[in-house]
Amino acid sequence: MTVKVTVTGAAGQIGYALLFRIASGQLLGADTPVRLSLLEIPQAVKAAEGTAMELDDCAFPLLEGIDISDDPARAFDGANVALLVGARPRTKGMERGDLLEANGGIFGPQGKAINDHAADDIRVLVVGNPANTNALIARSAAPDVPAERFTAMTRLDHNRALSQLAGKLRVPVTEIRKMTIWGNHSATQYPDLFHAEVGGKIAAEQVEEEWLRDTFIPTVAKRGAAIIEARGASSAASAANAAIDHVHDWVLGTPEGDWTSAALASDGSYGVPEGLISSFPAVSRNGRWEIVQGLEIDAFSRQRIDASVNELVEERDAVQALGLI
Ligand SMILES: NC(=O)C1=CN([C@@H]2O[C@H](COP(=O)(O)OP(=O)(O)OC[C@H]3O[C@@H](n4cnc5c(N)ncnc54)[C@H](O)[C@@H]3O)[C@@H](O)[C@H]2O)C=CC1
Ligand SMILES: O=C([O-])CC(=O)C(=O)O
Repeated sequence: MTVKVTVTGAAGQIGYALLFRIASGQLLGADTPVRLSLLEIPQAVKAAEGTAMELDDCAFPLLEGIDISDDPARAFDGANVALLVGARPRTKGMERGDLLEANGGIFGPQGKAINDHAADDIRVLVVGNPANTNALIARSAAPDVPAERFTAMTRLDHNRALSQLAGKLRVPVTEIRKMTIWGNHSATQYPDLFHAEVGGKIAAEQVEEEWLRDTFIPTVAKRGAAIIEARGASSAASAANAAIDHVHDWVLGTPEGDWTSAALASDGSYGVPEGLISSFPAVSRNGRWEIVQGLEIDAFSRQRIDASVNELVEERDAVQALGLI
């Protein structure tokens, strides 16, 4: 059956890196035809049309059609997968509250359109920043959609952590299992090496404590800023790659004996307040994310998880005060 995938911010840089991979079958597998629905703001519809022309020019066997719209109700109509990429970036002089409010104006109406028009099996991944809180806003505008269907992306952070650790230990990334990013997709996130395994042994025991604390954690947490500094633009192809990984694993399942990281609605696990969209170790079984249970959290990790979760609580309280949730 054809799967309808709606991508917002389709004319942006992540959109450009994402759409061709979806159309080629990398999101849902080589047996699943897709129909793309591109949502943009009116000024960027023409650019989205240009991207659609290029998609046509690839003659992808799995691509059944492309719709382009500036109307969320149309763009999400019958959507099975929604990748919410378009967001209001933070600009000079903008306070955090202004940013949350501007994004509330985007993710509230999109959540409502998903509620009213998407297919019953809709799965939502929020990429646009601040991703966790934007996902919270969209979810609260969609009371008829199960809360578990709204997720936010920390898979890029997860992949960054894999790569940094592999480089340090000079092992292929395939040697690493059970990496976890906890908390917010922000500089407070906590990449956890106390449960990660390399060659079957705990990663934290294979690296120096100083490296873990003073190099690994800040490098992963601040990698987005380092890319902006080097490239003059934020991560795009790697963000698109992570979005593909997240949805692919959600729909098709995570490999046995491993887990990944995804920002999911908390059920209270690990002391994260219920309902917050926070990153956890997660597996997907039968098309549903499950938070990995029963991990022991030591004082070092507890402090860092709490710091990131507290930031999420502050963001939630701020959008609540603005009447956005
Ligand atoms: N969660 C993560 O790991 C990452 C998140 N990001 C975030 O992803 C977002 C997109 O990044 P880029 O593609 O580089 O930005 P971009 O600025 O190149 O593209 C954003 C696009 O969204 C569109 N847009 C704005 N408001 C919209 C609306 N209401 N409806 C539909 N489209 C709308 C714009 O017209 C633009 O074409 C940013 O918020 C960025 O911070 C980026 C990298 C990683
Ligand atoms: O700050 C940004 O826009 C980019 C970002 O989220 C990341 O690269 O992790």
